Amino acid sequence: MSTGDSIQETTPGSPDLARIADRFVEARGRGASLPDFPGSIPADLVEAYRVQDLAIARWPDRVVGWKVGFIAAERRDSSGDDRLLGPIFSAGLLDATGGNVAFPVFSGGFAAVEAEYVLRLQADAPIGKTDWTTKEAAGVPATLHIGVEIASSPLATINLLGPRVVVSDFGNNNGLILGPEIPGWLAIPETELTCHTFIEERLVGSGGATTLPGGLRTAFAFALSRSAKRGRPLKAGDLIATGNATGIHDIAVGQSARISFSGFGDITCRARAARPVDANDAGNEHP
Ligand SMILES: C=C/C=C(\O)C(=O)O
Repeated sequence: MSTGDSIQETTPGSPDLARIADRFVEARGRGASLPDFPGSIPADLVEAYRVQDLAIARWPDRVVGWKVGFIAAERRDSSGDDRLLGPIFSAGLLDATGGNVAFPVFSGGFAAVEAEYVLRLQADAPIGKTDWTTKEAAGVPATLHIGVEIASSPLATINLLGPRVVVSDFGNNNGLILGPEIPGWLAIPETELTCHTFIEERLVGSGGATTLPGGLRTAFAFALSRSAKRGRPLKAGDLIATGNATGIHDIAVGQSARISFSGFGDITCRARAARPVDANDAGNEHP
């Protein structure tokens, strides 16, 4: 396995980008793993988002939201982005109601759960506005929910290889488990939004909304800005998973997780192996 530093990079406009998208989509469609990054790693995040856009166009489902992930300072490129986006598809949106939700992860690939605070837009973002401050984002009407990101990719080394690779494969996302709304969230200080993650009932991480650098609204501002710059302005109903609030917690097929949001409920879930997607069925991946 090569590392991100030693892999040859693509030149802008390289036809390799379409091939990378094809290989990830094909592996995801089979519920299979990939031994290596399928090609040369995109030269920057702009190219990586091109791969992601090509893959979204090939995937037989519609986008219902976006995961936001954090990019460590030493891994940023000339874009200066401190976060990244990955699509959440309709069939990957699972309802936490009833508990013990079975969620799909790629056996032999990467699999983790992340505690998430999830915004649901109540209005379209204005067309043409591509730069958002945290304060401006706070003015976009949205409800807040508890949730769990299913972080999974056919490529086991995705996070080690870095953000250009993460962006190339749907942001290392394979769905979102959506829990209940946090009523009146605008009046709740972010310091009071805390949570704990347990795998097999062992505590693996604690944190909350303030674990996210700049808090929930800074993650929201990034999602608004980057989506608009990509020509995908956010719309009413879109879900934004704002980023891991307790860490990125590896999980294996068959293991259970419980994410406890202090005062707002628990989400319990269990990892299962991803199954092949039926391209004729828009709902494709079913729990
Ligand atoms: C590379 C993925 C990172 C996240 O999912 C995160 O920071 O929440």
